[in-house]
Amino acid sequence: MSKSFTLVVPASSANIGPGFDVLGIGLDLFLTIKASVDSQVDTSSYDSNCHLSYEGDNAQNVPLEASKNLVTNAALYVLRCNGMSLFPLGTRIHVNNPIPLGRGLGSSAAAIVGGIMLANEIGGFGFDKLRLMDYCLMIERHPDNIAAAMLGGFVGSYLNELSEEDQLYKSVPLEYILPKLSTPSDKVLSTQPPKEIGEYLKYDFNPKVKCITIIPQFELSTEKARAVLPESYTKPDIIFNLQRLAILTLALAQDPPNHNLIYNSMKDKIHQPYRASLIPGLENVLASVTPTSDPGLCGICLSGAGPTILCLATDNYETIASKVVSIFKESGVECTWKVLGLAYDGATVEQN
Ligand SMILES: Nc1ncnc2c1ncn2[C@@H]1O[C@H](COP(=O)(O)OP(=O)(O)O)[C@@H](O)[C@H]1O
Ligand SMILES: N[C@@H](CCOP(=O)(O)O)C(=O)O
Repeated sequence: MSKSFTLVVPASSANIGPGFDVLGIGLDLFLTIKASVDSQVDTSSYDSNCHLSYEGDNAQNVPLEASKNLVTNAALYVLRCNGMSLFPLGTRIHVNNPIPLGRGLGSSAAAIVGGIMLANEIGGFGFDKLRLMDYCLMIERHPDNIAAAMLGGFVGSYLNELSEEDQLYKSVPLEYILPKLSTPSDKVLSTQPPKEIGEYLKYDFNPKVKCITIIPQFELSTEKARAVLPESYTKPDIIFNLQRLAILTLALAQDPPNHNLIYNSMKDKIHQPYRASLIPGLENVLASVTPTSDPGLCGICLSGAGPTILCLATDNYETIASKVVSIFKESGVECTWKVLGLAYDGATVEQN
């Protein structure tokens, strides 16, 4: 038996200012996974029967053992939930990843979505994208960039209130979801994830608005950037974000775009102020780049958990990016930048 296919999964920018853990945009920068299974090829000497290779960002530090790599480990989780403890003999996987790791551009979401889809194809399970989202959300437990990577475009999400029994499975620690091979198999592994963990809706997005991503040359793990957030918020701060969120989702679809409206509705009091302590220059960047000082700018925010800055703009991309780069430089932070459009289709699979 032999088959081969290619998965393509977009990067993403989550939050978009006030939509913490809610909004995400799929970006046209793609993780590609080429997979083949050929039972004539002996891969039994490789971890979990899987010959894994990787090219792209941070290649020297990405593990090539299938049970330690995020893409293949996510795939193993789905295989194990569905009665396959390892990859089939003859599995070869090549990952090409231009999405910078740990920068707030959804590299982990793309890796998880890619891994979950990889298992769906290898196992021939036939799960649709909505069911695959349940598997993804057992691993990365905020839906914003998982939804953008899987579904594409500009997406809003919420998590359903689960039944008490399902809540138990949803709160299983990640080490049981993604176990090392040596971990004895556990009841959880033979248990499917709860159904319909979240709901997702794609919004219109004016294609004249482009995404300038200014990417600092240091990594900030999402885990660390979540750890600085408070457990509770004041009523005025919550209302501040909710009011802007309601306007922003429609403002980004309007034609012509209203730059000032988008700019003001992309302000946030829930995550950015707390993360400034981890990102030198962030406060200055957010305060200094406006539609008045920088014509063409529609809005500016932290991309995901940072440190990347997302500027939405209709014009003057290079001028805007250069200004952000130079403000970061004053704080000793070097950056690169890219102008990206939306990835409307989300994750795709093509049989070769
Ligand atoms: N293609 C990939 N292959 C293996 N591991 C990956 C891949 N993409 C992301 N990761 C893992 O996810 C981590 C980054 O996740 P995270 O801290 O959530 O940042 P972000 O998702 O914003 O890039 C990386 O350090 C790496 O461990
Ligand atoms: N809502 C999350 C989004 C994290 O995105 P990432 O691209 O940084 O992984 C958060 O802000 O923590």
